[in-house]
Amino acid sequence: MSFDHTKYQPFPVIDKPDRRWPGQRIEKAPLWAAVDLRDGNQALIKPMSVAQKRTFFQMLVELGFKEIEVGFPSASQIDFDFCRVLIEEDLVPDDVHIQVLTQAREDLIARTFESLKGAKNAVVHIYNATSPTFREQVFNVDKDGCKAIAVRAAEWVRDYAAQQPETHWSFQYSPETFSATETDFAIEVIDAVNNVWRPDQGQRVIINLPATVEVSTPNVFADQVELVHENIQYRDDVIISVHTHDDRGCGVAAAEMAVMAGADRVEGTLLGNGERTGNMDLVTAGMNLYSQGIDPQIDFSRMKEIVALVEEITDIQTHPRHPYAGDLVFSAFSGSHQDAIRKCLSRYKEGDTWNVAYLPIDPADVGRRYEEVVRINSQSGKGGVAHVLERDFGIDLPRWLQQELAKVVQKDAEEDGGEITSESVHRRFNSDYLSVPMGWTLRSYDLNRSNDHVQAQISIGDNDQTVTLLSGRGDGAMSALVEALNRQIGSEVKVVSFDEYSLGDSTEANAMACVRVQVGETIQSAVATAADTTAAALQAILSAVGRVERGSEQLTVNS
Ligand SMILES: CC(=O)SCCNC(=O)CCNC(=O)[C@H](O)C(C)(C)COP(=O)(O)OP(=O)(O)OC[C@H]1O[C@@H](n2cnc3c(N)ncnc32)[C@H](O)[C@@H]1OP(=O)(O)O
Ligand SMILES: CC(C)C(=O)C(=O)O
Ligand SMILES: [Mg+2]
Repeated sequence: MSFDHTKYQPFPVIDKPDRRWPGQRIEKAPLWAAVDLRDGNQALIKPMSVAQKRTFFQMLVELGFKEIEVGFPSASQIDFDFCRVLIEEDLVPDDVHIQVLTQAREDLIARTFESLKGAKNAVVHIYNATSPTFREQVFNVDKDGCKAIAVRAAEWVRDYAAQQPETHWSFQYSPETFSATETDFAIEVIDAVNNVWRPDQGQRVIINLPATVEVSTPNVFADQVELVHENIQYRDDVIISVHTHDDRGCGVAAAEMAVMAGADRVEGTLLGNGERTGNMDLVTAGMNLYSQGIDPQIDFSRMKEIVALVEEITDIQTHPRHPYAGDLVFSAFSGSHQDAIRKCLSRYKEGDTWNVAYLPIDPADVGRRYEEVVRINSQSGKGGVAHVLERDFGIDLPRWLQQELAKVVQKDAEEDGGEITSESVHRRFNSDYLSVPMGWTLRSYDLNRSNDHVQAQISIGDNDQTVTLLSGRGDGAMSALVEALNRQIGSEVKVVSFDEYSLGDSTEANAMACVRVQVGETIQSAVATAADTTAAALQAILSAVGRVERGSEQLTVNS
């Protein structure tokens, strides 16, 4: 049997009863480093060209990133050439650091420095894996041997940098596979590297703690980071960075908890492209801060551009449910969600604190339209149907009619099996409620009011049909019409529900009336618009009764 969990072992928990990170709050954005052009790039089926890197770099700068890992120049000619383009064409703003990665080998370090000649601000990033798996099986070294690789590389970096004093250098060290390394040993190696670089003497140093492969729950990673934060030498002069991957699906959570545990800086990629399951997603991490009222320091209002460019260059589609960025993340199809969203949105005013059910952020902030929020299919209810009619056609319906129309729309959706557009909902509303049955158009009415009643003369019919004259008496125009209809069709007509609305800016129709009538045993609703409320009410009654008479779709009394 190959599906055998017994060949795996659990990651040990960290014994740290004095852990402080669970009580911490993130109150400002960490320093961000975008590693799309290196870690993202090395995971692509087709790595980026110089031109693609340039376009991507430009966007990262425009979005506000101040540290951008641009490649592994000692490993690839494209990455080397890209560094030269950035420097020789002066494409790096003064406040932006370009960062490059290299293995802890002298030939590669030398080539790395060559690629950076003339840079204003650069981060040279060296790494060697420190976990037992790597020590024992990949490098075949003991702990001292592993530490020596890091220390020797730190010396080379220090010495090569000294030969290029025109650049403002930052040095970065990653104990690769940090999260799978005994934390006390990782601290020992970090201290040894820092003893070479001497951050206390002014050298800018970044200690980057990677979850190269995510091996445990994010709380364990946070414990590990807190241990480093509390125990390394020169802590006040060192920037602690984290670099998480998403093997267990918790790359963002691990980075967030690491910041709570003391990390100052977070590395990741836009939308999470990167080795295997990807790097920590900068979009999600940044927008998580934004949704808590914290300025992420990155302009994610350009979300559509970000998605389009990342998709084009990586040739990887964004999942429609991707947090904050996917096509469907601001859409609600289900009835109860739509109802709650509609109610909250109708109360929300510009300038209010955002407090809308089911929407963690205002979709408009990332360039999305409210039109996408409520979408109709067979899971939708009256709230959703009412919402699209109001939103797209300015039609406000009474609750009883919303319920009735929603049932009809749901039936359509079930038959169709997919999404029903707001235009289809509107068409259904027009055909089932607003359209006037043949022969039942109100042509004129004359109301004679005396003290206690109204006498109505009403003519109905279509242009090419005989006009019928109705004559009735009642308390008002509607009851006079009802009385006339009772006699005309020989069944008892009753108005069961009635609502009228004024229609603000329409030139022809100023009023809308919604009625539900009972004709004998049959219930029928109709809607009419007209220049005045009386005409709208009379037409709505005529349309409803006319539908019954013409035998169109009806609801029975008991439905
Ligand atoms: C977690 C990460 O993302 S790490 C970054 C990974 N990215 C990349 O590897 C992309 C670019 N890499 C490359 O193009 C190549 O690996 C190069 C050019 C860097 C090196 O190529 P090669 O010299 O052919 O070696 P190769 O890639 O096979 O590396 C294995 C050798 O490097 C050693 N090595 C691996 N990592 C390191 C390191 N960080 N520091 C020092 N030595 C290392 C290995 O022990 C092995 O040595 P051995 O040949 O004596 O057994
Ligand atoms: C080189 C390091 C930072 C890396 O990408 C990783 O460990 O995942
Ligand atoms: Mg990585």
